Amino acid sequence: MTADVRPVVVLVGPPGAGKSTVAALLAESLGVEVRDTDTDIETATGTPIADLFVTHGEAHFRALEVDAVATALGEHRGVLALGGGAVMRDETQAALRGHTVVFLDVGLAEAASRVGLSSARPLLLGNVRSQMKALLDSRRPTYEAVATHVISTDGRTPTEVAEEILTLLG
Ligand SMILES: Nc1ncnc2c1ncn2[C@@H]1O[C@H](COP(=O)(O)OP(=O)(O)O)[C@@H](O)[C@H]1O
Ligand SMILES: O=C(O)C1=C[C@@H](OP(=O)(O)O)[C@@H](O)[C@H](O)C1
Ligand SMILES: [Mg+2]
Repeated sequence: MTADVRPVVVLVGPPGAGKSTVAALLAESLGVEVRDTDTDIETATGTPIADLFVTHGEAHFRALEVDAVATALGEHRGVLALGGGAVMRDETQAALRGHTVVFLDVGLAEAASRVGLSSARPLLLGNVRSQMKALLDSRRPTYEAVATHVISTDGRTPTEVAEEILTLLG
């Protein structure tokens, strides 16, 4: 019989929701490994995500991402953070079925102020606030559809968010 390998929990949500930060805190509390598909892609390609977008374009990044998510879902037993756009691929929506998926929700004002003017997120270059609004509006239904739980992160520290996830995991 093969062992059931799956993440304890998968974190989804928009850029600035705190997926990467909260995943690390949560993994530490649970005593499990943390994994982030953005880091997996950067390690595999040896290239920062912003550079991948510039050099090869978004479609190339999304193709790497769909594979990175499938691989991580199949072999990681700890906490898994996805990149904010990963859930928009049908294959990833299907792959997430049956997993414990937490949507870290965040309002426009806090999301924009958290990611600020960082150049690490190529989709938000230009007017961060208007790009973020368009992204939140278009993706929210998908985040809600794939999630088994939704947690609002507005006005909460990453530690408080991690504690709430610990509680819901039981
Ligand atoms: N709950 C929070 N409150 C305030 N700042 C936060 C919170 N969660 C994350 N941050 C900050 O927001 C930025 C983006 O966090 P990150 O974990 O990279 O988000 P994501 O992976 O969802 O894009 C980081 O600077 C992080 O320190
Ligand atoms: O929302 C997106 O499409 C993206 C979010 C980023 O990850 P975070 O959500 O962890 O910032 C990263 O995958 C890439 O810049 C694209
Ligand atoms: Mg992240």
